[in-house]
Amino acid sequence: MKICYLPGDGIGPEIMAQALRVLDVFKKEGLNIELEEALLGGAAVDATGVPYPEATQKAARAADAVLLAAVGGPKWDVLPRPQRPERGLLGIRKDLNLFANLRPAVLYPELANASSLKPEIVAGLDIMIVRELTGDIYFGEPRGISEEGGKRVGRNTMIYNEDEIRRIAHVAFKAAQKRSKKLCSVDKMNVLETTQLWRDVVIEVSKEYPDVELSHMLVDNCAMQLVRAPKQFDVVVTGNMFGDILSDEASMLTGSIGMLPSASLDENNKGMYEPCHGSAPDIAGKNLANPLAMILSVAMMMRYTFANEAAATRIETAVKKVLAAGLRTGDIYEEGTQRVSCSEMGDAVVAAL
Ligand SMILES: NC(=O)C1=CN([C@@H]2O[C@H](COP(=O)(O)OP(=O)(O)OC[C@H]3O[C@@H](n4cnc5c(N)ncnc54)[C@H](O)[C@@H]3O)[C@@H](O)[C@H]2O)C=CC1
Ligand SMILES: CC(C)CC(=O)C(=O)O
Ligand SMILES: [Mg+2]
Repeated sequence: MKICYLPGDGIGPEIMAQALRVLDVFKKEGLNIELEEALLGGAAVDATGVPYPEATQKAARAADAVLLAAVGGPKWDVLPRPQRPERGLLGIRKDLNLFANLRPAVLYPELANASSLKPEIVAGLDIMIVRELTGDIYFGEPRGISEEGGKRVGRNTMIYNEDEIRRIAHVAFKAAQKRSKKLCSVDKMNVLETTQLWRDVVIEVSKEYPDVELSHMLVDNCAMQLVRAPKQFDVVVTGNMFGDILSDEASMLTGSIGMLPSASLDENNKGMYEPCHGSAPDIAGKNLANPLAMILSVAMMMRYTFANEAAATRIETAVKKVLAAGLRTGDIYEEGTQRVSCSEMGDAVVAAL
């Protein structure tokens, strides 16, 4: 298992350290794990002047899988756009063709009271958000801020071609086939042409999956339904920006954004694995971050890239055990549980493994 890992910025190095300890358990047991560290984001800008340096490109391309913690922070927000950490993240996603982003929002029963919703509304919650990751308004050209008619104009381009929509639709239909056979496609076809095409192509692809029940929902309604009755959803497929926003929203149904892992896959299940959250500058350097989304991303890596279901399940079971034992980082803390630091949570997961 050739793994390139990218600690990144903010809480990134703190949570990555816990993920590496989890990998070390498997390494000591004899799994052939080869690790290479590389720079991405602000850390890369500071060291090399660019957010996705050539050395990282080489390491990431050569690896079977990439583990990423998070990038970004206010320190770099003043830089010209091409030098910003987030451009490094978009760059590596595009470079590795990681068009399929799987974001599972699963409520661990122990966290029912930590959820933003009432326990009876979220009990048993298990949603898979399939987010297109290399297109849409985050990548579309032209983009930029320019001077037009004596005024500053900010511009981005929302664009999808049918091939991009078709391939993510196939990923979503296949995911639905393995789950409850229900797929909800989320768009804004009432006002956006890109998403009219999205809906048309998803309907075309649906003909190849007669066993999957396809429904459609406008994104504003979906944002509302997620907090009204989230269990109506099983697999949700949507574009890059809507998926970004809806997955952060869904994370709070599971207790915290610190609980949501993700897999970003290419056509061959080469993947980058990262928590859904960012670099959390407000708690960085304090050993307060929840490392479970990062650790659960390692489980997804075992499952999707290495087809090692046993290792994936073992990591998820270890996480369940520490939650059942009452350990909580600050973001999921409630009275009657034991508040622990990021590294103590890592200790507990390693012990449970
Ligand atoms: N994949 C990535 O690398 C991402 C990077 N970012 C970048 O991260 C920076 C901060 O962005 P924000 O909007 O503040 O989003 P954020 O996700 O970093 O933080 C939002 C809130 O959630 C909390 N939080 C996040 N992860 C947590 C964890 N593991 N444990 C406990 N609490 C956690 C933070 O403390 C903060 O209050 C920005 O520069 C942004 O561009 C944002 C999202 C994704
Ligand atoms: C640079 C952003 C698109 C990162 C982000 O918020 C995400 O992928 O969830
Ligand atoms: Mg996001």
